[in-house]
Amino acid sequence: MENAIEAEGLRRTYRSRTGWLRPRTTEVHAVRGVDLTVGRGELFGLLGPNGAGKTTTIKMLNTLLIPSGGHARICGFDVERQTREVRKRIGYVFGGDRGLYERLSALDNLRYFAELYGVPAREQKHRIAELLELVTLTGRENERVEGYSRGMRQRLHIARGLLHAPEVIFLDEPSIGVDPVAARELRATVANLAATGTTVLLTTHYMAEADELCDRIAVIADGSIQALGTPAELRHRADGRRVLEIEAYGVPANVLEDLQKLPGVREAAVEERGQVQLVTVQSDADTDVQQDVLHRLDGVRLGRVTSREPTLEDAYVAIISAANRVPVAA
Ligand SMILES: Nc1ncnc2c1ncn2[C@@H]1O[C@H](COP(=O)(O)OP(=O)(O)OP(=O)(O)O)[C@@H](O)[C@H]1O
Repeated sequence: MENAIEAEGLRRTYRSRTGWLRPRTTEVHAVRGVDLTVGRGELFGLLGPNGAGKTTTIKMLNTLLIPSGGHARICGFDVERQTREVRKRIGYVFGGDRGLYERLSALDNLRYFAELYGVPAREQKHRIAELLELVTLTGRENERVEGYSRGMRQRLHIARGLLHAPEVIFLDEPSIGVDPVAARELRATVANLAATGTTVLLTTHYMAEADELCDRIAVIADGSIQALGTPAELRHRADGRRVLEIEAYGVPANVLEDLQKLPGVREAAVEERGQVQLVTVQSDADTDVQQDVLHRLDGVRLGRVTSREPTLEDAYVAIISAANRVPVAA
């Protein structure tokens, strides 16, 4: 049986004209030759920082954007030449607020979209009930969407995307802007979905989310795949390292560069966590960099200092940094 998703050398360049007196054409190479194979029933994660090319990749796979080069097939059908066949087999859910009728109940929204997607009338009732169950909105279906929380809306979006029983569903940052408790419920929904045999391609910024859910993950940066494997395989990328974590307040911008130059230091990143900044320094496991790091942070107010084993998130930072990108905390 053919794979659910196949991409070979997929590319997309955006051209835009800027300037009025002297118009110039600028080119953005958003996706630069992506090769991917996703098996049927697999839950595959596409992970990367802002602007990495995740959404562009998804839009080419789901026929919304024409590739500038390369090929892609969904369940064996070419995304450019067999658009209708592809569209019958896919669902697309993107994060955010658009796409639902606020003043209608969840049930009426689903009835409306079922009609629109051509779900046969005799199947609609059963299908909608099944989907409400899957996204755990049974019992709340008669409430208007305007009263729904962000997490409930996202789950309803997923139900909407599944109405026509697609074989492959694309979830583009489903947990964006969703609070941690709702995000956990959302993850449970995605896991349930994969258990029903649907192939899921999920994009996310959140390493922990990808780690928990995905069978395999591709880390994408600057339009190319930088690493691909199971979460366990990716975690090995940070083997042989130690991580020093320091809570700080008001780290000057140039300190990060100094930290990166210290002997034994492999990566350094500063992440804003509300009031506090979290300085993360990855070093070779056999080099104790704590003294040097604290010395560089002299004069900065510090909180807790901890040394720990690397996590998948550290591996992700290492992969992105190796791609010569500014480390972005997932
Ligand atoms: N319509 C467009 N015209 C011009 N450039 C674009 C367009 N859409 C995206 N880009 C650029 O292409 C690159 C990849 O964007 P894309 O939205 O695919 O990234 P992403 O990984 O989904 O990012 P994010 O996580 O922020 O959604 C970025 O540099 C972006 O600015």
